Order: sequence, then structure tokens, then C-alpha cells
Amino acid sequence: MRFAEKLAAAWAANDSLVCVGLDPDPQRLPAHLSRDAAGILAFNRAIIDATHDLVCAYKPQIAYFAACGAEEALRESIAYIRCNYPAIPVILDAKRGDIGSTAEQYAVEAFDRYAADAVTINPYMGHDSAEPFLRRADKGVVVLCRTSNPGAADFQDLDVDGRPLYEIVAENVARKWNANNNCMLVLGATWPEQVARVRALVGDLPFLVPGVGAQGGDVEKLVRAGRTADGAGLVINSSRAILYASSGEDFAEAARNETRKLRDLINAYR
Ligand SMILES: O=c1ccn([C@@H]2O[C@H](COP(=O)(O)O)[C@@H](O)[C@H]2O)c(=O)[nH]1
Repeated sequence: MRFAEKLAAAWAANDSLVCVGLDPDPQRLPAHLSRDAAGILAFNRAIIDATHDLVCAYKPQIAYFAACGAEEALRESIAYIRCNYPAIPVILDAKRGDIGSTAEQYAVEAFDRYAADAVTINPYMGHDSAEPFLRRADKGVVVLCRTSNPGAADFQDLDVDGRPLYEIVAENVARKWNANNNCMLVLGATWPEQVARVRALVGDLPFLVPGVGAQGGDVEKLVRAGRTADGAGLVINSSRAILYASSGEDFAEAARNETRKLRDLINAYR
């Protein structure tokens, strides 16, 4: 099944637009787990088991694994999802972007080594840097557009012929890069006005939206700004607010409760 179909099926099956971000910080793992690759994998498995029926996607962020040499725990976490909950798409957050020959290797890393369904990329280097990902028609390519962080405006809002650069990125992705219908855009939940502007430009292109929870994005404003006519179109990520809802042995149960709360809040405004 192609990525877009898998995502649409997951939205519908779990009646959820929530993506749980797998950002396992060894320093924040519950005390009863080891602060190494084995502890990270046990943590992720428990979070996944506790939330799989409440989400439309998982988004592991590669930095949390690579920083402590736990790439194998990343591969095994994704394999765990694919084996036990194969209907839930996995978006590897790696924000890749390089010349074509190197991008080829990044595409192999994301889609073959880690077996992710989709990967985030940075569009700054242009179409040839994205092409090795775009060519994989069955896989999703999630392009940074207007990010959630405070410095997002520094470059993304630069004026290009009277329009902010992020709008040019959005239009290029929707009209040129999406020939295989496998693209998404990253829009920060912290900027609902910009989410609405991009939604008006790109039709039903799905958005990956980080920035609720720990970064304080307003869920009601975000959903009203970014939903599509059928009440979907959004993959709304929360990582820390869910993963670290409790630092005790009940961490998975607490993560489930936070995930359910977020799903229900989002669904109230769809
Ligand atoms: O614009 C962006 C793009 C990616 N991220 C990533 O999403 C999560 C957010 O984590 P929270 O704990 O829910 O704040 C994290 O992996 C970021 O690297 C983003 O925040 N903003």
C-alpha cells in the first residue's frame, strides 16, 4: 500500500490525527529502565503498545538514537511497529538534504535500513536533493515548510517577489514535487495563521504538524486552520508531553491517557 493510502486508512481506523513522537531522551527515561539502547527499546515498545489504537502515525526523531549510538534501537522500534501494528505509518524525522548522490544514501537509510514509511527532508538544496526520496513512489516525503521553532521566520519568511519563501516552498511541493502523490509539508502548530495560508494554497496535501504539547501550540486554532474539508489532512505530533507524562513505572499508562486526551481535543474541532 502506498503511503498516502496507509495514512488515510490509519486516520479512519483509529479516528485519530495524533502522531506520537518517539524522542527517547536517556536522561528522562523512568528510573526502572536502563539509560542505554536496551532501555530505549523497552521504553518505545511500552509507549507503542499503550497508544497504537489512538494514533495515526509514529514519528521517531533520529537524533535521539544516533546521539547515544542507539541506531539499532531505532531500527528495532520501527520493526516492532511494522510487525505488531502494521497499519500505523512510521515517519522518520531526519530532516535530510544534500547533493543527489548523498541523498540517494539517505533515502536507502530511511526506507531500506530503517524501513520507515516516510522521512522528513529539508528543501533548501532544491529539487535534485529531494528527487532520490520523491522517486520512491510508495514512500512519503515530508518537506519542511514553516517550522514550529521561534526562529522559523528568519529565512522561511524572507520576501520573494512579495511573498514569503515558505509559500513558494509549499506551492513547489504541491505542484511539482508531488507527481507521485507522496508529499507532505511540515507546518508548526505554533503558527496557525501560516498553517491557514498554506492550506489555502495546496488543497488537501497532508501536513505533519509538530508544536502542540511541550511547545504550547493551540490545538483548536491549529485544527480550524489546517483541517481539510473531510476533517483530516493533519498528522499532529506530540512527543515530550506524551512520553514523559509520568516518570514512574506507570509511564505507559500516563502516555496513553495524554494521547487519548489529545485525540479527543483534536476531534472536538475537526
Ligand atoms: O518544525 C518542526 C519540525 C520538527 N519538530 C520535531 O517534532 C518533535 C516535537 O517534539 P515536542 O516534544 O512535542 O515538542 C521533535 O522531534 C522535533 O525535532 C519540531 O518540533 N518542529
